[in-house]
Amino acid sequence: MFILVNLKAYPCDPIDVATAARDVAEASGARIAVSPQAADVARVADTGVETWAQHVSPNAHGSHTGSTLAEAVADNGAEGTLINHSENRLKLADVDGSVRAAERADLETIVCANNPAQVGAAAALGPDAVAVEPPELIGGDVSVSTADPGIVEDAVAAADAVDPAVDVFCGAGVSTGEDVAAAADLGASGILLASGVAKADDPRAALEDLVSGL
Ligand SMILES: O=C(CO)COP(=O)(O)O
Repeated sequence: MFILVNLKAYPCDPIDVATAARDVAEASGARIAVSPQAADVARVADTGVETWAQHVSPNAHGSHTGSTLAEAVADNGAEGTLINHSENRLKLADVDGSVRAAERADLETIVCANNPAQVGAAAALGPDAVAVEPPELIGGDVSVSTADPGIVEDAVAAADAVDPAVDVFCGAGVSTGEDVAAAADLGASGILLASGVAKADDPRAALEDLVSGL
């Protein structure tokens, strides 16, 4: 199971979380990555933790003020990028363009989706993985793997029907090792989570609990 911690725009210390994630990954052997604000990619990557961008724009180099260039985040240490999110909704053509931009920059890709139908559409674009995150459960206390296990199973089936090479992650409300284990049992290859770590009083303890389910 791959555990990707999306820091969103939460007011946590990205270096504190990155250092804890690096240490817990090393101690446990689990794959853990941190996805900070674009401005923090370089200093988070400097900690040695696997670092992902939260978004890359579809465009290449050129006259594109305000864009987040895939090549720029890669040059600053990102190994992958999220694309699309319930909180940053893109048009399908832009999701496609961002996946292509990430490929050009050798970034791994996870496209987020709200439901299994969107998972199927996203899988058709050929990312490395898709993640199903029901919007109503994001930021809540109940894990998607407990509150709506069927949506995870349906997402796995939807991606498999389109392209079996595309991994399926799930997220929303995940905060414990039990949640991670339940997601694995439903067929997920990884977890996306945010508040369970970024808003925790002790992010290191939260990460240690998450990997205890592996
Ligand atoms: O949106 C998410 C990750 O991208 C999930 O957020 P929470 O873990 O806070 O529910």
